[in-house]
Amino acid sequence: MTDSPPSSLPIIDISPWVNPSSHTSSSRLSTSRALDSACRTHGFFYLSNHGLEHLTPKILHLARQFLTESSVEEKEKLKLRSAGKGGGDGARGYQRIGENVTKGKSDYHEALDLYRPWPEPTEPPYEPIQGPNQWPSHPPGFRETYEDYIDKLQTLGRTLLRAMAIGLGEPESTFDTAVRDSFWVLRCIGYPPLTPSPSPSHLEEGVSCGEHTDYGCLTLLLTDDTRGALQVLHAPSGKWITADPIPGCFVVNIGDMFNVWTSGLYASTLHRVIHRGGNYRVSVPFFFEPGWEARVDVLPGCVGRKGKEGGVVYGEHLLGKVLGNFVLEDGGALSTPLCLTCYSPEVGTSYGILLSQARLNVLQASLDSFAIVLVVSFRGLDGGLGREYERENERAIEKCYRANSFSCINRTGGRIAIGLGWLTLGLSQSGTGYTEKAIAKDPRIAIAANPRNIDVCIALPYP
Ligand SMILES: O=C(O)CCC(=O)C(=O)O
Ligand SMILES: [Fe+2]
Repeated sequence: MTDSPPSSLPIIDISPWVNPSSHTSSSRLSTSRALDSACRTHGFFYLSNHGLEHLTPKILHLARQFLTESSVEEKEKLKLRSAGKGGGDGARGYQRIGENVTKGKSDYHEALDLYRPWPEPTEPPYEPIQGPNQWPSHPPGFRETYEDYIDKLQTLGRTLLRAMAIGLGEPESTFDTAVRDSFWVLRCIGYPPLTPSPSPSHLEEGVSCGEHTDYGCLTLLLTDDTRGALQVLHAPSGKWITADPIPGCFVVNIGDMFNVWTSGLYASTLHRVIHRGGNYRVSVPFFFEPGWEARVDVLPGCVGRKGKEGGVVYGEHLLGKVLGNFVLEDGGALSTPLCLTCYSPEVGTSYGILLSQARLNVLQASLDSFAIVLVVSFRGLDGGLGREYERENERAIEKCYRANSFSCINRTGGRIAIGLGWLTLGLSQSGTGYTEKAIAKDPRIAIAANPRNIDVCIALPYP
């Protein structure tokens, strides 16, 4: 294999799988092999002849109409709000430019996020992600057209996964159960050009969408014809490849769940958007994901590989990611759902911890792929004691940050435990054992658990 980046990503014709009756089984096998090769080397490919070409121009047009023709008031009615606040669920709805955050930095785009409807009826105040979708009333027909498109995308996603299962040497139905009730996400994204205003440094520093991997299974990305915006990292050379749109094709990439299924054989690839052109770019990614309750574990054929991912329950994985995605005017999706109560053996009492958003940004910016959310309120405490801890933590983190003494003692995917010198701070999904390992390493750690199945531990500095 060469280390120089390819000039473009492979184009894969999926028609043998979409229309099996007019193709041979050997053409289906070649498609599966091409998918396998693309997923091993790039994690990205173009998908052609998928059968939805007649719908995509309308989908893009409606997204553009919503984003560019709706008044500020109309968009505000659909606003994404923190879970538990004003009918919000911390995930669904419209986000203004800058409210979406990747690794602690604001993205220069606006978006409307839709999710699979929550399977049971829910009432406000909503748990995270469990509220209703915020469908726009303008343009007319938006909802019906999108619902039909989403249905068809799910069928295509299932077909593509069957083809990929064969490429992996697994039975065709391998992924069927995991995605039967796919907890899909669809975003309508609008990217104004990155321009030198409002601050002169923006041209150098701004990103339309910061580098990230996608969380789930498969992303089927539809974009307008803007070129030079979407970039995909070619890991061996460290160079970014531009993934320009090809008419009639989806850009497809694999998400983090494939890291788990294949134990790292199919790695989700970093990508980003930097749109410096003069136009307003529109994209509509569809994230075809496992079901909320689906357990994702390494496939039989990949057991024994030296991958680093343990199994996950998809809904928990998603929750951990989504809650860190927004900085909202109302206090942020960060603060409300993860209302942690921590316990300190030294103090012998429960206390809450608050890190300011600014401090989180510092933390996040200093650790690549720090998919974190730690944070919180002073539950059950009057301002006095709570504020004392807040100050204590801020001082501790500031000190560690200045001393540049972050050192990971354990990290995988979005789970992390970090040694900060004399302050130790960890976040992990419970049941993974990372917290326990962190504790074994540092007996000063106090453990906290919260109802969202995420635990956080913070060690107070010795007096
Ligand atoms: O707009 C694009 O081209 C890509 C957006 C993206 O990567 C995402 O929303 O995950
Ligand atoms: Fe993405």
